[in-house]
Amino acid sequence: MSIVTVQLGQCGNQIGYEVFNAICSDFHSTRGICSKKENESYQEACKERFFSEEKTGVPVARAVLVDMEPKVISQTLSMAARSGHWKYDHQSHFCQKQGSGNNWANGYSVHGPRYRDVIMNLVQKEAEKCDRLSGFFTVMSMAGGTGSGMGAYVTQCLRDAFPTSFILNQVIWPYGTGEVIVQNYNSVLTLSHLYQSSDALLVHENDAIHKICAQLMNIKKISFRDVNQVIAHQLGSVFQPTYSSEGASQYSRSPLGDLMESLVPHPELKMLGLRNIPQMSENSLAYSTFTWPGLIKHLRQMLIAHAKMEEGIDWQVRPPLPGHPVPPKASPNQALHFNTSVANLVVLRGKDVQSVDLGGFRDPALYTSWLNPQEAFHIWKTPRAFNKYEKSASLVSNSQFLLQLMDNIVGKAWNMFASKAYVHQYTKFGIEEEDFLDCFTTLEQVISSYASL
Ligand SMILES: Nc1nc2c(ncn2[C@@H]2O[C@H](COP(=O)(O)OP(=O)(O)OP(=O)(O)O)[C@@H](O)[C@H]2O)c(=O)[nH]1
Repeated sequence: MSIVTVQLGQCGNQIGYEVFNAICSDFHSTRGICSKKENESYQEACKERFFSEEKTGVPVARAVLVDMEPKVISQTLSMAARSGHWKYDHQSHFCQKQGSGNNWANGYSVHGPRYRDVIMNLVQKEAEKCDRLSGFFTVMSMAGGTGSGMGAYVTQCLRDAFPTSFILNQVIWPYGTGEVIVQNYNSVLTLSHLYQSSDALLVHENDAIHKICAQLMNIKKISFRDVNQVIAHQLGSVFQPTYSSEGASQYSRSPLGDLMESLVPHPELKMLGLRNIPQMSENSLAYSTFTWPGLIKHLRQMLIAHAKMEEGIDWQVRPPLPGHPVPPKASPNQALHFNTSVANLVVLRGKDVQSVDLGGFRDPALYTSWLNPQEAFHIWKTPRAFNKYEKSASLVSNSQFLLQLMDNIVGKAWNMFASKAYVHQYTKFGIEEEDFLDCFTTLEQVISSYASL
């Protein structure tokens, strides 16, 4: 089954490009370390998922590119074409002359409805190219105008036009030290709107990825390109083909469906985070060896101690012991100690995946009490290595990981709203104070659901 990617705004287009690039470079990777037959069925599944075939033989990304200004889209199209390995369909993009000026309301209430038909036509055409459509993967920032405002609007349109397809939104959490004064408003509006129409939100924080670039990749002057490559690597490590059940003889046909089934047991809880291990520069990789028990031990501790990377993990954090009093429920504004999960999915790739012991992730103490741990934990695997990593593991988790950040952003936005700062810029484009209040209520509810796990 295929996935149609919808890239929105500067951020969404720049990341979308890196995702296809990472997938394509993994496709051609010669370090697959598996049988020829295995490699061929992996490549076959990858192609069906992300690319359609052109007469020339160059794979064409199953994607629609949307922005309100032309610069990033034209750069993105030409970078892909220059790669020689894959390209975008040059009919499958839409842009105008001027962006949304970081105004969410402008993207959502003006540009969205105005260009709805033309954008949805492009999406429809892309969907029709798929023999079987698994769903949509939208990529956008949370804090801008076009990507986030229009992205929220387009997601609603996707939900209306394709009621039975899955929608996964990849959203980029802005840097904490604000780039734009209204980023907290935009973020609150984006999250609360997506919560109504998306099946799940997969969140990457710019601050966390920036740290990975500095500390694990040893990059000195970090650009968006570096950050985006790490995000793309993480996404590829989950969405490239895998066997999604024990003894399966075929690569999973419905990646988005399987993901939702594994990780979203309740519509109120659909915030997903992603961690991976190992992650390092190519130079260091050449001198490193890894064991599965070591990788899995780190990944589990990253989960429970709420660490975004393998460096600096707090090893003191432990799950509550059975029979001991349950620690007080996390308060969203308290430093989070033990990170309780709703559901986890571990994706293993490479050498000896069959022998990996993941018993530590089945521990009922990791999960909220109303879920059966057997149903809360899933494993996807393939003996095909990912990119240059002989062994690698990724973890997608639905847990309390965003609780504090969400509470923070909602609190800051609320303080600004209470003094009516900048609200007129939104009402000017049809987002009223009532709409803000509804969004605050939606997110307070989400925060409270995660806090009470
Ligand atoms: N990781 C990452 N974040 C980005 C990138 N470009 C922008 N951002 C983040 O996205 C937010 C701004 O959104 P943009 O995508 O630039 O804006 P836009 O959606 O095009 O909206 P307008 O400029 O208002 O039309 C900020 O939080 C930036 O940190 C990128 O290439 N990678």
